[in-house]
Amino acid sequence: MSVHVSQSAHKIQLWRRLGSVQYRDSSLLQRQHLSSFSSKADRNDDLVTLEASPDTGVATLRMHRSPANSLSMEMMQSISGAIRKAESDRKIQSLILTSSLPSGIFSAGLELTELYQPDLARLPKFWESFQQLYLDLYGSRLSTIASIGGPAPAAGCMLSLSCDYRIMTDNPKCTIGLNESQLGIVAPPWLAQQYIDVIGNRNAELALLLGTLFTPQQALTVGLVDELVCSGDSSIDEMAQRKAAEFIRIPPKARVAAKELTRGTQIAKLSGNREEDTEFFCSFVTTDTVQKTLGSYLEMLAKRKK
Ligand SMILES: CCCCCCCCCC/C=C/CC(=O)SCCNC(=O)CCNC(=O)[C@H](O)C(C)(C)COP(=O)(O)OP(=O)(O)OC[C@H]1O[C@@H](n2cnc3c(N)ncnc32)[C@H](O)[C@@H]1OP(=O)(O)O
Repeated sequence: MSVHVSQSAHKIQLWRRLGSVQYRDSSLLQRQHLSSFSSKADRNDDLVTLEASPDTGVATLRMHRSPANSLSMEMMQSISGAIRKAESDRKIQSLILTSSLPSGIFSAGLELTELYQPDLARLPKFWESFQQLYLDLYGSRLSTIASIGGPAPAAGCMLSLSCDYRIMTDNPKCTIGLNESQLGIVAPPWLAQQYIDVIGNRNAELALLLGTLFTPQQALTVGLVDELVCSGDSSIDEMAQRKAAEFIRIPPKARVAAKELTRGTQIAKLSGNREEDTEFFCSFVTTDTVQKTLGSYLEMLAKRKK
C-alpha cells in the first residue's frame, strides 16, 4: 500500500513538472474572450427526466441540458440521482439512457468551463461527481442501454461505456470515442480501462494516443457500439426497448452477479482510491500547460461554430 501511495505521489509530481507551473489563480493565465463559455453552476432541477414504466420494468432517463448535454457538476448529480431513483423502484429492472435534445447530441462530455479556469473550491467536488456517476452507472443493478442518437465524445462516451449495451444512429457526423488527448488531457485510468475492456488493448491504445473519434460504422467494427440504426429512423427507441426486454428475461440475480464478475474489480479499485484520484486530477488539470491547451480548444470550438 505504501509503495502504491508513493508511486502516485511521484505521478503527481511528474504531471506538475509537465505542466511547468502549477495554476494558482486565474490571473496566472491569460484571460481570453470566450463569452459563450462562461456559465458554471446551473439549476439542478431541469436537466434530466426519468420516465418509469412499472408494466414493462423499463425506465428511460432522458438528458436535456442544452445545448450539448455537457456534464456540469449539477448535470452529473442529476443523472446519478435519477439512476438511484430508478434503482429504488423494485419493479424497474432496466434503464435506457438517452438524450432528448433536438440536436440529438448524446453528450459532449465534461462541461469544459468546469475544467478551464476552474473554481478551485468546486473542482474536487466536480471530479467526485464524475467518479460517482461512473460508479452509479457502471455498477448499477439495472440492465442499462445507451441509445446514442448523436455525438458522444470523451465523458459522453464514458456514459455509454458504463452501460451494458450500446445502440447508435448510423450517421457519420455522429462520432464517439475518448478524444481527450486532442484536448491536451488524458482519460483517467478507470475510464481508459473501460475502453480497453470494451474495444481491446491495441484498439484502445491507438485510439487513446490519437484521440480518435469513431464514426458509427468504425465504432461497430471495433466493438465500441453493439448495434446501429439507420440515420433518421425513429426505431432507435424501439430497439432500445426491445433490448431492455431481452435483458429483463434473464433472472435479475444472475444478471447482476454476471455484471459483478466483469465490473466488480474496477469498481472496488476506484472506490478505494477516490481521494487520490481527485488530488491527481486537480493538480493535473490546473497546470499552466493544460489550461493553455484547454483555452485554445475552447477558442477552436467557438471559431468552428462561427
Ligand atoms: C489519477 C487521475 C488522473 C486524472 C487525470 C485526468 C485529467 C483530466 C481528465 C479530464 C477528462 C475529460 C473528459 C471530457 O469529457 S473533456 C470534454 C471533451 N469534449 C469534447 O471535446 C466535445 C467538444 N464538443 C464538440 O466536439 C461538439 O460540440 C459536438 C459535441 C460534436 C457537437 O457539435 P455540433 O456542431 O452539433 O455543436 P456545437 O459544436 O456548435 O456545440 C453546441 C454548443 O455546445 C457547446 N459545447 C460543446 N461541447 C461542450 C463541452 N464539452 N462543454 C461546454 N460546452 C460545450 C458549444 O460551445 C456550443 O455552444 P453555443 O451554442 O453556446 O456556442
